[in-house]
Amino acid sequence: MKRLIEMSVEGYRCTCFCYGQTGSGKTHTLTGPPGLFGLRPSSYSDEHGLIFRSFLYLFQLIKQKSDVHFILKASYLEIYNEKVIDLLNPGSARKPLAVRWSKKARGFFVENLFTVDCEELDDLIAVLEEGLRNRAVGRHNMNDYSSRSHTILTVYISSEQPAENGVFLSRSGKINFVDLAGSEMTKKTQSEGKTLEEANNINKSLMVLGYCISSLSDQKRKNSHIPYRDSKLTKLLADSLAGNGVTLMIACISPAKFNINETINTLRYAARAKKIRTKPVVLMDPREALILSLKREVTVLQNENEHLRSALRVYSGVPRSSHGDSSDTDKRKPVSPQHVDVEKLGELDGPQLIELIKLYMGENESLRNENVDLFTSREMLQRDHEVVCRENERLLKKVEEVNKICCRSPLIPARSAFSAEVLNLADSDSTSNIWNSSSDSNNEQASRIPASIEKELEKRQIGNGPFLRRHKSWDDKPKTKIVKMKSNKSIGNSQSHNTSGTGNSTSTKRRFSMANNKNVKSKSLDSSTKKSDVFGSMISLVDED
Ligand SMILES: Nc1ncnc2c1ncn2[C@@H]1O[C@H](COP(=O)(O)OP(=O)(O)OP(=O)(O)O)[C@@H](O)[C@H]1O
Repeated sequence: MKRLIEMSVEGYRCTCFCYGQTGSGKTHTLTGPPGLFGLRPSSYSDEHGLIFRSFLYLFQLIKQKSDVHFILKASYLEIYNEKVIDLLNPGSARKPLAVRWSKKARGFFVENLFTVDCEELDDLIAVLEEGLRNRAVGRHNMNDYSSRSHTILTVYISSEQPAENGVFLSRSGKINFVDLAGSEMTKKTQSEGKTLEEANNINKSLMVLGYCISSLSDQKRKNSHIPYRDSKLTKLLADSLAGNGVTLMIACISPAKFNINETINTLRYAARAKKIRTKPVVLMDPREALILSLKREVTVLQNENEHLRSALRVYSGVPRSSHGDSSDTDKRKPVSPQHVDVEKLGELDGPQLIELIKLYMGENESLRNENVDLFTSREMLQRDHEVVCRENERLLKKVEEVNKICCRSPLIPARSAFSAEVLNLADSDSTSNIWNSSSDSNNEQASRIPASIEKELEKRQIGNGPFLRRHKSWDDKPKTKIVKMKSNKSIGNSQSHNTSGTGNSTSTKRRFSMANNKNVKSKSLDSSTKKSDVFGSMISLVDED
C-alpha cells in the first residue's frame, strides 16, 4: 500500500481494490468498523482502515518533498444498481451521472463528477466522511452493514517539480480506493425485495469484472475483445486493470468453514488477477518532457563541441591561452580583400588575380559560416522563447489553481478538524501514542486479539492454536517519540465553494481554523516520521503450517 502511494505521488495511476464475498471485511479493511466516522470524532485510532492511513502517509510524503508543489483533489462515487451516484454531491434525487468515453484521454470518465480541492489532511478526511455518510448500506443475514454499491474514492495528485535549466516537470498521478460490494449467495443472505435486486446487480457486475480479469490474465485471450462496456464498474476500472497504472487487489476471505466455496472462488479470482501485467507509465506533460529532453540534448552537444574544440587545439599545437572567446569571434569574422577598382582589374596580372579570387572565396566561406552560426542562434532563441511561453502558461495555471484552492467545497458539511481533535485529546494519555499502533507502549496488549473477535472465533471454533496471530515484527518496532501537542480551539472559518461540479449548493459553511490546521498538520506529520507506524497495526492471519 505504501509503495502504491509513493508511486501515485511520482505520477502513476494506482488503484487498490478489495474483493471478496459479503461480510468478509472489505469495508473494514479500507475504512475500519462501521460508525468509526460520523458520530465519533475522527482522530487517529488503531481501528482506522487503509484509506485513513494512506491519507496520513500521503501527507507525510508531500511534506518530505518540499521542493515540489502539490495540488490534491478528491472525488467519491458509488455504483448503485448500475447507476453512478456522486457521493460528494448526491442531491436529494441521487441523480445518476453518465459514464462517457474520452477520445483525448482514451479512457472512460464520469461526466460532471464533483472534485474537491484538498489542501489539508482534514479536507481528505472530510471527503471520506461525506462519502461514507452518503453511500448505500443495507442489512441482510450475513452482514448488518452490507455495502449495497461499489464505491470509488479517487485522490488526484498533481505536482510540479523544478528540473534542470529552468524547466518544470508536471506530473499527474492518482490513487483509487475501490470498495467492491461483496458477492452474495442470495440463499445464504436471504435477501428479498430491494436487497435482492441490489444483490442481483452486484453479482452481475462482479461477474463481468471476473470475466474481464480472466480474459486479461489469459495470454491467448488478452488481445481479443474484453467486455469492459458490459458494466459501469468495469468501464471505470478498465484503466486500472489493463492500462498504464499499478493495481493492488486485496482478497478478503472469511475464516469460517461455512464459506469455503466463496473463499475458494475469491482465491481463484485473486490468482487470475495476479497474472495480469500492466505497463505503468508516469503521466507527464508531453511538451514539458520534450523541452527537457531537448535541453538535455543541447547540453550534451555543447559539451561535445567544447571537447572537440579543445581536441583541435591540441592537435594544431596552438596554446589554449591564445584562444579566448574574443579571438574565436575574430577568427570567425570574414577577412575582406582590399577594395580593387573594377576598371583596374584588367591591369592585374594572372597571379594577382588568383590571389584576389582566393581572398574573395575565403570571405565567402567565412560569411557562410557566420550565416550558419546566426541560424543556430536564431533556433536557440526560438527554443528559449518556447520555454518562456511554457513557463508563462505554467504560472497562469498556478494562479488559477491558487484561486481555486482559496475556495473550498460548500458540500462538505461542518465537521471539527481532525487536527483539532488530535489537539484536544492529546493531553490525555490514551492518545499520546497517536501515530503508533498500540505496539509500542503496551506490547502485550497489542498482541491480544480484541475480545469481541476472540469471542466470535471461539464460537466458530477458529484459531485454536497458532492460527490467528499478530505479526511479531510489527510488535518489535523501536519506540517512537511521543509528541505532545497543545490544545488549540478553532478560531477562524474558511468559506467553501463548488470547484468543478455542476451540483446544487446546500452550502453549509465549513468552519475550521486554517491557521490551527496548518499548525497541527505540521506537528502531527513531524511526529509520524516512522512511516511503518501508520500501517503497522493491522491484525494478520498467519497460518503457520
Ligand atoms: N478484521 C476484522 N476485525 C474485526 N471486525 C471485522 C474484521 N473484518 C470484518 N469485521 C467486521 O465484520 C463485519 C462485516 O465486515 P464488512 O462490512 O467490512 O464486510 P464487507 O466485505 O464489506 O461486506 P459487504 O460486501 O456486505 O459490504 C463488520 O461489522 C466489520 O466490522
